[in-house]
Amino acid sequence: MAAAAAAAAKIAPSMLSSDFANLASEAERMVRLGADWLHMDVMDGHFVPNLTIGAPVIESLRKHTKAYLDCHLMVTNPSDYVEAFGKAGASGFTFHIEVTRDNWKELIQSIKAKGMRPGVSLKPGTPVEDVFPLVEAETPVELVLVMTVEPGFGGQKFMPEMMDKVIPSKFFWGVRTLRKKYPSLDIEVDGGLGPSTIDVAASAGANCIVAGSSVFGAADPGQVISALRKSVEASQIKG
Ligand SMILES: O=C(CO)[C@H](O)[C@H](O)COP(=O)(O)O
Ligand SMILES: [Fe+2]
Repeated sequence: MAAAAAAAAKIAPSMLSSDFANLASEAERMVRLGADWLHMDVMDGHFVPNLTIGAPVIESLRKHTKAYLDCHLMVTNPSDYVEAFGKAGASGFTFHIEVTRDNWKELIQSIKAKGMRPGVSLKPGTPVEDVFPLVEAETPVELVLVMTVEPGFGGQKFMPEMMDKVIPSKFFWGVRTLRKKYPSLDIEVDGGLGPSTIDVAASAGANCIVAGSSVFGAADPGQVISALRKSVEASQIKG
């Protein structure tokens, strides 16, 4: 049997670290410097203790860019956002499993019906096996986002233990197990990624890399984007 194709590297600068007052030009700059996706952090001040952007901002940005808008919804009621995000021009719609235990099937279907790519995200304390049914569903998620910090803020420290989810006194399967189980799935890591942490995530099998402060805070953001991509591609060659 032929081996499944590796999931392509996608480098997604988190616009949370950009200058929100100049979002369109920041987006254009990231795409010009080699970004594949733009990661949009949507926080409702309830699921996480921070408030960021909503569909009106996605709609405004969409008028200025054709880029893939990878929306990460850190909100308590993601179903309430599907229609507006679809209309606004979001490309990916990633919700959290912690708040969708009872309605993920309908949610995935509604995301697809609005022309977006469904994804599911997990907080650090959530076992990775909780999302296996969503990846194996008749209408599956197409991306799993493993948080490598507690959601809510940029600029936090990467948690390498999320590769195997070894948390004091608990062991859950992490990124490495997901990759072994699903060779061509888009596996995204988010939080604290940059040149000094990427090799750990890439060698565990992550192919979609969100990076906010390491990209926007760099003297040469293009070089950081390219270093992240090289690490993912090198890990895939090594296997
Ligand atoms: O979802 C997020 C926070 O909840 C952000 O996407 C994430 O933190 C990216 O920022 P940084 O690379 O600075 O950690
Ligand atoms: Fe995010």
